Amino acid sequence: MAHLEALVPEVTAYPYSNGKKTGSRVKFPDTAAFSSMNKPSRFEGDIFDLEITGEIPRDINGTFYRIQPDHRFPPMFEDDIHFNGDGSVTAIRIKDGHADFKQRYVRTDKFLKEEEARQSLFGRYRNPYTDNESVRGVIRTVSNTNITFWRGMLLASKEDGPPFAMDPATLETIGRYDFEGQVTAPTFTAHPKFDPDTGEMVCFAYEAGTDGADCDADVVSWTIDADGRKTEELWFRAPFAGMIHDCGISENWLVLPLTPLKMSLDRLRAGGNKFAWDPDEDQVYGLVPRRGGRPEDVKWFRADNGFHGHVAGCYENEDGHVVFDLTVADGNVFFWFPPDGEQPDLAKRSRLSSPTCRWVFDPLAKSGTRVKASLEWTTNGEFSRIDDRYVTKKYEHFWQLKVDPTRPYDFARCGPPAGGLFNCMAHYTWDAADETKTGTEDVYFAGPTATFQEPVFIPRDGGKEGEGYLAALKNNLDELRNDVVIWDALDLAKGPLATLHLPLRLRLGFHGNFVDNRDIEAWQERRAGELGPVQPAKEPLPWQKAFAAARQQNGHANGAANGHGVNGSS
Ligand SMILES: C=Cc1ccc(O)c(OC)c1
Ligand SMILES: [Fe+2]
Repeated sequence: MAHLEALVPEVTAYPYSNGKKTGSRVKFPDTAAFSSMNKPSRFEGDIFDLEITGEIPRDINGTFYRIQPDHRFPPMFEDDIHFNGDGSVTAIRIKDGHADFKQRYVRTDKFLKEEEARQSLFGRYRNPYTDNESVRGVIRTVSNTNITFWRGMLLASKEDGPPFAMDPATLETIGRYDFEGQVTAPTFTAHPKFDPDTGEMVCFAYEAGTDGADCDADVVSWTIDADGRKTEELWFRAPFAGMIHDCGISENWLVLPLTPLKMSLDRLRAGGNKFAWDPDEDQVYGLVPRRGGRPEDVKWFRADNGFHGHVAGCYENEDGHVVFDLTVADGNVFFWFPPDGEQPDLAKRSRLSSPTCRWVFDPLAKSGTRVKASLEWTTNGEFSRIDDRYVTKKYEHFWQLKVDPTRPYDFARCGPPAGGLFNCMAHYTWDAADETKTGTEDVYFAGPTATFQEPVFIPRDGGKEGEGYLAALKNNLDELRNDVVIWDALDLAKGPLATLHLPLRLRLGFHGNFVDNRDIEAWQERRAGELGPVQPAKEPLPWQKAFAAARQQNGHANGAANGHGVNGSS
């Protein structure tokens, strides 16, 4: 007897034709972006009391939050990228040696529209010109890059749109957050920084001028004080319209690394990539005054081409110069955004090296001054983290995922390591007495069938810098299953103190943060009392209002000033 599938060919047909999704059938592309550790997971749920090997230290009482992209529906385009997946948040709540797991999607405006339609309506990464006509004017961010704790709520964020607030206990989405109407730019960084002395949030947005898709160079920085009031807002122009992903703060400065991944409105309108790598452009560092700055006070320091990774520490030294440490790769890490006219080159990307570079900026120097890294820790890694109590301060310790190709890797069992061969967790120091010297390396190898994701630092009460624990997801590539590993942060080589076993596979995620349960509980009380519940945004963003008004005027006919014409799809 013939199989049902043979009788109904559309059930077996590959769901993409000419690279575009056909029909609403839920079937994902057969591409590397949706394979191995990055097969769609789409899991939401809870696991009470995880299985544990070893022992979770009893003084850990808090929640490890992290976020991953995880396409809710098959993408509109077969060649879609991991970075375009819907944000999905994991919470690992740890107390009294036990751990519970919770996983929920961020209910963004995009998520809700697509859920209603039971299919994807939004097209390529940060390209509204590829969206379905029915969702023009809808905020299209997937909020998939970072999950931070702010005034009793979680903020899920991606740099192409506003943040979404979530409840830290239930992971329910509260709604889009605009800081009670104080922050209404179309975009917002995924890397806000928190000043441990003042309690301020220092944050910024790029491509911030109009609708968040104009490919222009407008940048804005803000400070929100510990009581939630916006105290600083400074608008200025970057030297070119490139990516500004992470940042650093010292006591008086915000440092913005501007990466030569360039936006182009023409390319976007033609349905192409948001970014293209420019191998002939400088890497640039913006020095922005944290208090009372004017646009003309912002200074840009230039260095030879390079690709910025994430920031370790940032502080002012005795000379009042700003020390800024981050990984910088010697080529295009985002190989899926090649230079105009070139094809993605994964082999080239695999040969890049990525040391941790120390830059020292003199705030009195002229804008445009050329600089070189003053020191390099010859690490080869990414996703640096520090003891967050040392944000703005001189620090000694950082942790980072390390790529060590000299270690054994079981290719037969694991295939290519999705996301990169981050097969070691590493702990580095800078020389405590001499800012121009590196210190020590302490490494833990995951074994030949595993890689790690970004770590978080868990401070010990009253401890000195670095005293506490480090936690990270481990990707078991042979089993396609994740664990959570906890180490003594100052002795990784000793091996895990505890391994928490998840019975399932998550996806490769980006950033996470550890939040003390005492903070969560204290804010829950304030939110139930004097402060009242978190207020989601009450009004559309200014660009959405302008879009709606223009559409009204044009009798719904075509795209308008701040809106988007439709080029690809309907
Ligand atoms: C890791 C950097 C990075 C930069 C831009 C993104 O949209 C992103 O999404 C997950 C990640
Ligand atoms: Fe990041």
